[in-house]
Amino acid sequence: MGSKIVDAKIPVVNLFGEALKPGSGAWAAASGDVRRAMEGYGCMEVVYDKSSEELSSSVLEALEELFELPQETKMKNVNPKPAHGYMGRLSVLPIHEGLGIEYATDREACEEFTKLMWPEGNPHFCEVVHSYAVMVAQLQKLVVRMLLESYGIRTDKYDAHSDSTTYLMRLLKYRRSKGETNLGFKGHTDKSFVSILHQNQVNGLEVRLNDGEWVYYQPSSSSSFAVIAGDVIMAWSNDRIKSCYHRVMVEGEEVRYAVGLFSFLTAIVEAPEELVDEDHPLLYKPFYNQDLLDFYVKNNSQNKGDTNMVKAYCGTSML
Ligand SMILES: O=C(O)CCC(=O)C(=O)O
Ligand SMILES: [Fe+2]
Repeated sequence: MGSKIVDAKIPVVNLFGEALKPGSGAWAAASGDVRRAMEGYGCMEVVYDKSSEELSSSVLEALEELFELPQETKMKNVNPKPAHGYMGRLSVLPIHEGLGIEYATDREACEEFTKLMWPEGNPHFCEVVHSYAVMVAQLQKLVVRMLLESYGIRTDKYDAHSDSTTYLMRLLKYRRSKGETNLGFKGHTDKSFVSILHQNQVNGLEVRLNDGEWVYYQPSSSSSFAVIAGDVIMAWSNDRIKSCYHRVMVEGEEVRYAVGLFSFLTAIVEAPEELVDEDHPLLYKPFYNQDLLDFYVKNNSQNKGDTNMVKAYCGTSML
């Protein structure tokens, strides 16, 4: 099986078969691959369990149905948190449209969202988005567990981490007409712990590597997911993993659909003691993920990503 660094430079990690069995050699090897990819690139392509393929394509079909709804209906998706509710073709993001389901791994949250969009009901949509959120949340937990193990962090910390994780699902569409800008989403880092993206056949996601070079994300299969480090994992890992600066550029006129699952932490975020020592002094004061979002809204709402918000918010050099 093994994992490889493709020409495109974003590492590909295979997480299926033996690699999913804790304690196996394949699991230990995959854990090392996950850590190396996240430390070296801040992102990776994961080819996840093949059984996810059908669900991953059903969710993209469900998106098509959702975006066909009238704009007045989509605008009912209101959430005061930044980029959590409907965003429709804003002047700063003219080809982008997005909706959000906060706490999407809870069935009730998906039911509420579905009812808002289809008061007459749409059980198929609800089932597909909820099952997709649960599946990708499992992938997120797997990645975190592998990272903890690879860092030699006490395994009892995994449950606490997992219990304090919440998920925001964002349903995204990029529709570009001839002559329109090809900038789908300007460069930014996510304010999440990690974000996991899945898309249709239209590429567009680009990530900036540590050396400043932009690399195009080209998923190698329909069960591929882009795993992106957010600002919160950067602080939590005491800078071992840097948040991934990324953007979306859409070249043609074919519609791009993507779905993102963003994880956030409710417990206080602080580097585990295993990641702090003389060579790695503590770089961030403990903070709450929600307070980072509030700080970001107050300080940078129109200029997402141009400064490193987490360093500005709680970097220890600010003490
Ligand atoms: O459309 C994508 O693939 C990425 C979108 C994104 O970066 C975001 O919503 O934060
Ligand atoms: Fe993003």
